[in-house]
Amino acid sequence: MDLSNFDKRPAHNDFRSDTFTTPTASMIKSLVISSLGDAVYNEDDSTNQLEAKVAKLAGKESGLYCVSGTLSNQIAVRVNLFQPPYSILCDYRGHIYADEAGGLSTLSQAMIQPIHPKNGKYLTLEDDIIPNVIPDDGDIHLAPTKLISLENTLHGMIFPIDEIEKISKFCRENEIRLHLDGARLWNAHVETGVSIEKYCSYFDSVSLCLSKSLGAPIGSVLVSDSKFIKKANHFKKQNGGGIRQSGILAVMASTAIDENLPLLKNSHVKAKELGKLCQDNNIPLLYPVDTNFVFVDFEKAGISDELFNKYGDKYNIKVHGNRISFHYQISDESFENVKRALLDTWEDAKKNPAERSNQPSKFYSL
Ligand SMILES: Cc1ncc(COP(=O)(O)O)c(C=O)c1O
Ligand SMILES: C[C@@H](O)[C@H](N)C(=O)O
Repeated sequence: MDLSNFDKRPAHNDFRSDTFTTPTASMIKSLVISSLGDAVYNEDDSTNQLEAKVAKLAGKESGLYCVSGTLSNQIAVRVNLFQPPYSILCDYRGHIYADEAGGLSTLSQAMIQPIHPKNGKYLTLEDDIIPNVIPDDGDIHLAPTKLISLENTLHGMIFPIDEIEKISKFCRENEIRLHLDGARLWNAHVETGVSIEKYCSYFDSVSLCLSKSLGAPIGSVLVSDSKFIKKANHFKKQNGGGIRQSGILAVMASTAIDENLPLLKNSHVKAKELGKLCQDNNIPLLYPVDTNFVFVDFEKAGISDELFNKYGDKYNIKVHGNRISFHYQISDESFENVKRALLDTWEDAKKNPAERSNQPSKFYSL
């Protein structure tokens, strides 16, 4: 059977997101060893093996395969919480708040405290959490903070582990649960050398995406203790997330972990090189380039989405908004083209700056 189609890399020029990575020929070949049990009955060996593999990597008792990071985040939040009224404290840019369609209010019936970190990069205990946490002191006007959710990486930025440690200690001392949206924790791990297990040790629950930088076609694994995962599976089923023969997806995800984790570093090297090019040409950036994302400050640069898209078309690359995403399937040719597109955009914007918009650049649209 000719599988060369699966190595054509349709995402070779796609800088919109690392979610555009496509399955490789070896992932497709892995299908032949997939089990075909009904995972709702917990009878699919390949799914169980993936869940155990990721749980082991995370140093947690159990894992739960979910069809998306959104589902794994939302059911994790719900399982961490018990009796409303309660609040969830998170970064205002956090995916669970900004990009999961209000699920925190519907599934978890929670008040949200979307915090703007004072340092502009990540939440700190002293500056952002202690001043904003709502105490559970019996005041019937309040919805006490019962969950803090962090994201690592967030917009490609690595959350410093010493700060995670402080926040985790505070949470444990104040009966507040701690969740990590670890959609790109793999990227933080590859960049810092800190193990997935060490990162996860500070959290009650962690959602690990397989479909972003790692390149699996579908899915995430939620990890925690066994009692938590048992309840999470209940909420997964309640929300239509029960999957039948998920083994075919699980084997591809397992192959992605084995084959692609070592490739993440190269996407960081490219992203950092583009970040350096921006600095050398005075193109303003919104955030430091720690891993695989370059966020250009379109507002300060006078760049419009339309202008960048125009040069993206000229150089045959796919871009959207001010986030330039790198992943292991980006080709060297496309890397050269994104540099040309950004430099041409910048030269154009300097001559004809876009009118200031009060709308932040959206780095995706459906
Ligand atoms: C940080 C982060 N968390 C969670 C998700 C949700 O993952 P999914 O798109 O699979 O629902 C995404 C986006 O894909 C993300 O970027
Ligand atoms: C847009 C968002 O949902 C997706 N996680 C991304 O980073 O591309």
